[in-house]
Formats: sequence, C-alpha cells, structure tokens
Amino acid sequence: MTSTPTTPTTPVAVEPPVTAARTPLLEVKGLVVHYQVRGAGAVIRRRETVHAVDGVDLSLDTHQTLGLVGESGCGKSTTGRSVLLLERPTAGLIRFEGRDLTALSRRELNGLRRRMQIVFQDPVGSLNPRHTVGQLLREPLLVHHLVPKQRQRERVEELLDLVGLPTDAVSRFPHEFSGGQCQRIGIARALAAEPSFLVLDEPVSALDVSIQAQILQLLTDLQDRLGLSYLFIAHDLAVVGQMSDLVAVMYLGKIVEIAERDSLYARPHHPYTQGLFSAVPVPDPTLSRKHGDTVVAGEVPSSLAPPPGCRFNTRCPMARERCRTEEPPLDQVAPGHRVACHFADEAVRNNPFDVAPTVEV
Ligand SMILES: Nc1ncnc2c1ncn2[C@@H]1O[C@H](COP(=O)(O)OP(=O)(O)OP(=O)(O)O)[C@@H](O)[C@H]1O
Repeated sequence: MTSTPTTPTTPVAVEPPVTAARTPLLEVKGLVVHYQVRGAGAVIRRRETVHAVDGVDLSLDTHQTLGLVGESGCGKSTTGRSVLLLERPTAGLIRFEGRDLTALSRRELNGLRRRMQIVFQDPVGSLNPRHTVGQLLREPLLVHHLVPKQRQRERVEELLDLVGLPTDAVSRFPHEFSGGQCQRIGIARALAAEPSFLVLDEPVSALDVSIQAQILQLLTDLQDRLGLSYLFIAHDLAVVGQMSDLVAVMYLGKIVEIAERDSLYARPHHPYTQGLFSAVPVPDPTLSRKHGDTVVAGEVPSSLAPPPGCRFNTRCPMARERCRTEEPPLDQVAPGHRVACHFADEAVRNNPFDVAPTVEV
C-alpha cells in the first residue's frame, strides 16, 4: 500500500532544531605560561624561557571534576594557578561563568575571583601561624563583604561544621592541629568565599594514606552538597581516578591525553599515560613487564629546552623519526577521548609498557 503525503490545511511553522548550547563553567583555550629566567652561565647570564605551560585547552562543567595528572614539573600547578589568574598567562583565553577573565578590570576580576578558590598541597604552611582559626576563616568574609559583622561568628562555626571540625577550633592556632585537620581548615577557608569552583592542588599528597581517604571523602561530600566543580591536580593516578569525571594527562607543558575517566582508565592510548599506569604498584607479582622498570625510564627533560616534535619522544619506547620532528595534534580516538600521539593506534594494540591498568575506579 502506498500513501501520499497529506497537505496540511493550516501552515505549520518549521522550528529550527534545538541545539542546547551549553556554556562550560570553565573554558581554557591555548593557555601558555612562559617564565623568563636568567641562565646559569658563569660570565654572561643569558635570559632563557621556561616553557611551563604550552598551549593547553580544558573545559569543565558545573558539578564536574577534571583531574590533571603528570610527573613533577609538567606544569600542573602553573596551569591551576593561571586558571585563577594568580599567575598571568603569556597567552590564551580563560573563560569562567561565560566571562573572559583576561579582559576584566581589576575590580570585576576581584568580584569573580571569589567564586574561584584554591586549596594547596601544604596544609600547615598555607595557613598564617599567627592567626587563630577564627581569624583565618573570618578574613575572606571581611574581604568579600559576605556576612554582616554580627553573623560572622555563626558563619565561621557553620564552616567548621561543614568540614568536620569542632566549633572550639575557633580560638586555636594552626600548630595545634594535625596535617589532616589543617587541610580541613584550608578547605573551610576556601569555602568561606562561597566559590563554585576550586583548584585542588595536590590536596592530599602531604598526608598519611588513612587521612588522605578522609579528606577525599570530605571533598566528594562537599561537592555533592554545594554543587562545586573541581580542578583536581595530582601525580597519583589512583587518587585522580577516584575523584575525577574527566582526566587530562600532562607532559612537559602539554596535554597528551584527555578523556572521560572510565575511557582513559580502560584504554589509555598515549605511551606516557600507559607508562604512568605501569608505575602504579601491581598487586599481582606474576605480571611481567617488557621493560623491567616500573616507571617510564629517564627524567622529564628541562622545560627550558623541550624536545622538538613529540615532547615525550626522548623517553618513548615507540619513538620514530616522525616523533622527533613533527608535533602530534590532540586527535579524537573515541567520543570525548583525545590523544596526541602519531602512533596511538599501535600503542593501544601493543602497549609498550605491557601492563594493563591496575587502578580500579
Ligand atoms: N615562578 C616560576 N619561575 C620560573 N619557573 C617556574 C616558576 N614556576 C614554575 N616554574 C617551572 O615551570 C615548570 C612547571 O612547574 P609546575 O610547578 O607547574 O609543575 P608541576 O607539574 O605542578 O610539578 P609539581 O608536581 O612538582 O608541583 C617547572 O619546570 C618549574 O620549575
């Protein structure tokens, strides 16, 4: 049976397809941070350039956690600080809540900055030892005019309660607390400004493992309760995997792989990511490794003179001529999974570090 299309008696307006243009909470494009330093020569000390961050793109939605992982010196902290404009980028765009931070006046920036806070690695050193906890938590309230004077004590007590500290902490000094408790104070201080986004820069790496778990749980609970978004910086893949929705792997100033957590942990494509996984302790001693070592051999090259081509080529067991001359673009290998490696297909078929990821997420 054939059917003929019916002609509508009344004209029907054709709606354009609805494309939900979602504005990310944070968008970073082409972030570059270079430092000019004096060289180490004895007589003529030339100016040299530290390539700390070299063209990083990131995007983060509300209530999401983006993990940033890589070895020491890869540019993770510099990325985190520059996203908050604590470090002036050499180039790049940083858009937060839809506004380009680099184009704002100082006053506008101060207003918006309150919504973006940072928690540091060193919980004790990041707190002024001469101030009581009450003074430390009251300071952001005063600076940002958030709470009338008569409500400040109540708000400080609310903040202490939020991070699981007793209210009598108000009159005590940081040295009277353990490392984990100091980190709770650091988190409360960041929350005092009522942010929507936190940079967590290695927030647990200075703490004992049992305390780490408690602080990670606290951060997860706070995220759910307050709808926060996190840029979670760490060198530990297990910790990053536990906390993150998305994971970006950074090497010598560049993102080499970025994906949803489950995709990256199930099928790491970049040899560097695979090497990082091989550095995670393997519970099964019968598992062998082709290269004997548990970590990527060699050191991260100096960021004063990053190698041409793929920056990982000096340590990559798969490196070929093309890797030494041509920089690989960050190409999509699966939905939302991007990798900067000329031979990503081959790497994923024949993981040069041999060991499948052992991190359970
Ligand atoms: N203020 C600065 N002046 C000069 N060089 C700097 C400065 N800050 C960072 N660097 C250099 O920039 C590079 C990236 O440093 P960064 O601290 O961002 O790395 P990271 O991955 O966070 O390392 P870590 O885990 O050790 O903190 C390093 O070579 C570092 O020495």
